[in-house]
Amino acid sequence: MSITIENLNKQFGSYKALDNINLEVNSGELLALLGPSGCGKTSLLRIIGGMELADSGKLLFHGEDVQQRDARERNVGFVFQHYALFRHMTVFENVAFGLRVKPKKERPNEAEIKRRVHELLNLVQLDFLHDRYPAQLSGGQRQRIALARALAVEPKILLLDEPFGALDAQVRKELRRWLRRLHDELHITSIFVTHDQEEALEVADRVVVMNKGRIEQIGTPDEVYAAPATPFVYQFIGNVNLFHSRDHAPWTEHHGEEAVAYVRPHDIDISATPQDDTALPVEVKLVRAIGSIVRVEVAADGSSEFIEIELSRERFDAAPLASGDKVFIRPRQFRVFEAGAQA
Ligand SMILES: Nc1ncnc2c1ncn2[C@@H]1O[C@H](COP(=O)(O)OP(=O)(O)OP(=O)(O)O)[C@@H](O)[C@H]1O
Repeated sequence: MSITIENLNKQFGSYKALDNINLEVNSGELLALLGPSGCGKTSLLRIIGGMELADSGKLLFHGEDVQQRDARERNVGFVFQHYALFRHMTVFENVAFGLRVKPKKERPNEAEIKRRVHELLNLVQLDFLHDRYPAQLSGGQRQRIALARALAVEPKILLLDEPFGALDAQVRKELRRWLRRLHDELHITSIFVTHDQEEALEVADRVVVMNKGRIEQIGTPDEVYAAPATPFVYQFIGNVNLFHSRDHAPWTEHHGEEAVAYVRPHDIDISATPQDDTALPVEVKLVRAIGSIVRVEVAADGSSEFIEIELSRERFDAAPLASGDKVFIRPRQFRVFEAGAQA
């Protein structure tokens, strides 16, 4: 089921939570809505799910306008950050719930419910917990059950709002991979809200980066990381160094007085001698090895701003550096944004 959103707006009082959103979600894709707190991700998800109404704009499911349909009629499954499992029901009954409350003529018989629930519990690899209560599960297990419950009614669209937000880092990581594999099996059109860039890049087919109610960029994880469209995306996804033209960064030449060059830490070369006449003389301030990379912080003469550089361990070992070394740096890749474009 594809989703089309055209010129969608939503205002809360005088605050514009969604500002002219245009978005096409392809059938069967897993899309991440990524952005800082308050950028409008949840509002957009709630409008798609029918829990909130847009002020203006279009919302189509497979070409059909669904704005007049209530949440139930939209055939959408939800998973939220705070597991909304029923505490007094077993895992089995939680997953069966959506089937049992269907109108009589659509409701499967008891044998069919049993078959479907066990099939779903197997899918999320937790059938062995079917007679437990939510309080007897770990947070990660609860979220997998919440997903099984959302899938029970065979939704055409799955909406996940920070589903792993309340879990610790290790469990989060495992569940992300698990969700990706599950999606590859089921291919339900899914929208996943997160403020965690690593999560979005790892899980999604495409990422929608949002800021202040607007879409800054839509692209594959590779595109948004390697070719950020705006200063905001550069800074929100991954680390970046800013070189201001007023500080005489040679790479901003031919741009205005207020131009800024954006450079990723791993896109900077370090050398004992100037690489060419655009090389910047700097002093090494700090060297720190972190796993397979070495982080080197340098500063230009008379500047208190540190420039962060990442080298592979091999590269560092071939030409080791120490604090106090005078070296030259030059970006291999960068992008200049003009005055007024900054985030
Ligand atoms: N019902 C509401 N009434 C008034 N303001 C609201 C309402 N819902 C959301 N907002 C405001 O709209 C803006 C967008 O909120 P939204 O929840 O969509 O952001 P978000 O990106 O999901 O943030 P978070 O990650 O913190 O949940 C926020 O400034 C929020 O305070």
